[in-house]
This record gives sequence, structure tokens and C-alpha cells, in this order.
Amino acid sequence: MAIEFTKYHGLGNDFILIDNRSSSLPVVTPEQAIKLCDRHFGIGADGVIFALPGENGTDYTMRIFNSDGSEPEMCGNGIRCLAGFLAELEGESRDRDSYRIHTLAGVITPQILPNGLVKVDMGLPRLLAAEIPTTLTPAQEKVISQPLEVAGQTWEVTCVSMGNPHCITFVEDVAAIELETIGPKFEHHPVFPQRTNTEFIQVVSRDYLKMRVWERGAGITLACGTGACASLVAGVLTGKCDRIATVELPGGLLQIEWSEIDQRVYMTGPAERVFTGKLS
Ligand SMILES: N[C@@H](CCC[C@H](N)C(=O)O)C(=O)O
Repeated sequence: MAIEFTKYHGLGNDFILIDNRSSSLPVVTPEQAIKLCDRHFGIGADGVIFALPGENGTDYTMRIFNSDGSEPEMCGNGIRCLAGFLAELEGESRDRDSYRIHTLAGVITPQILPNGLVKVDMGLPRLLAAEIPTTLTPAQEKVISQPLEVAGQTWEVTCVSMGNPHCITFVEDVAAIELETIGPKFEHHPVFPQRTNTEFIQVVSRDYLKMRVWERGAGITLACGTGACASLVAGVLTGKCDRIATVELPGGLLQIEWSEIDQRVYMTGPAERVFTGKLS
């Protein structure tokens, strides 16, 4: 049976979206997702996202497979794309602009703004070592500016979970980082039992950060929404930036806020539909 899909991207972080609302199991296996994501022999994408029926009273459930077939807990750019995709699926019967989405990282709420951008309530950042998870500090302690040996160099890292793990390091010049070489070494470092996403951040000013990312299960991507949120939180924890900042990624800009009022993180950015097709 042919499966319809729609390709979306959020700042060049691209996804194959599948309408999976009639079943609570993804209609594509992780092995198939690897093939679909292949940029030479498949459609090409950083991941496959499924719109499933809501669980625990939510409107919908999001599941995602990375391009290596692993399943992450959350995806920031992906959930903006999912909001656009759901609006498209609901069509003229749509009577809301925000969705409560069940994810492996908890309930996440994207809202489609009148200007077409999507603002997402990304929830509370998790800061304890056990929550990342990492063995860099004792389980119930935060991981702020800790030394970590990677590739014969000592990096100062701060770790934040947005449901998925992030290791953030502040550098003088993001352009000088050899991501392809160093990224996998962070991802598979033994202090990260569930591997990690790694963000390299250059602080341009207290409200403007430049970021490059190596994603767990996907490698170099043009943007990472959870990574931008985690990086702003790391910047606040280390005193390097304000609670509201623009994060510049290779694919474009995200606006991130770590609210002083409710301590939740809010991300605003685009979601662009690219094309549709059928898997046979
Ligand atoms: N690109 C995403 C994150 C996708 C999941 C990540 N690769 C992981 O394994 O945690 C984003 O925009 O947040």
C-alpha cells in the first residue's frame, strides 16, 4: 500500500512527515526510516516524523526516528513542522491554532502565530546529571562548566536536557570548529550513556548567539531547536547571556526565551512545507 508523506523543514533541519493518525504504531520501521532519510538513495531528511493519535488527553502524539533509525525523545524544529502539517491535515475543519502534543519528553505545545511562525512551549529544562543523563558530576548535581577531555583537548561543557540530551561548549569562533571530526567523539563519549547532541556556541552579545551543532543520530544539521533552547539555558547558567536571545544557526534564526516567570523555555521559528509524495 502506498504511504503518503509531506516533506517539511525548519531552518533546513528537514523531515519526512507521515499522517499516522489511524494507528498508534508508526507505519514505517526504523530500518525503513534510515533508507528514506538517505540523501542519495532515498528522499533525504534528518528524520521521519509521525503524527499519531493523542495519548493521555493530548490532541496528537509525535514520534520521530533520526536518520540513523534511533528514536529521540523530542525535536524542536520537528514539532514546529508537525504543527504546520497538522494544520494542513485538519484543513477547513481546523478550529484551533495550538496543539497539545504527547512526546517522549512530556507534553509540548506548539502554537501557529498569525504571521505563520510557530511558537513552542518547550517545557522545563532538566539540569541534573541523572536527567541528562551524564556521569560528569554526581547524579543529583548540575553540570555547569565542567572539564571534559575530547580528542586530546579539554573542553568546558554545560549539560542541559530538553527531554533529549545536550552538551554545550562556548567557543571563540564557531566557524573554526571541525564538526565532522569532533562531533562524533562528543556523541559517543562514555560520560553520555544515551549519547548526546553537542552545540558549539559563540556569544556575539548577551542577546545573540551563533551556534553549530552535531546531532545525536543525525550528524551535522543546519539547525536544532532543542539544541538552541538548551544553549540559551546554558548561556544563562554560566552568566554569558540574557534570558531572551536570538540564536543564529547555519539554516537561519530562532528566538529563544527562558521565562523568569514560569521557568519554561519558549522557541519561535518557521516551519516550511516543501513537497508531497508517495512511498510505494
Ligand atoms: N533536530 C532536532 C533534534 C532531533 C533529535 C536529536 N537528534 C536527538 O537524538 O536528540 C531539534 O530541532 O530539536
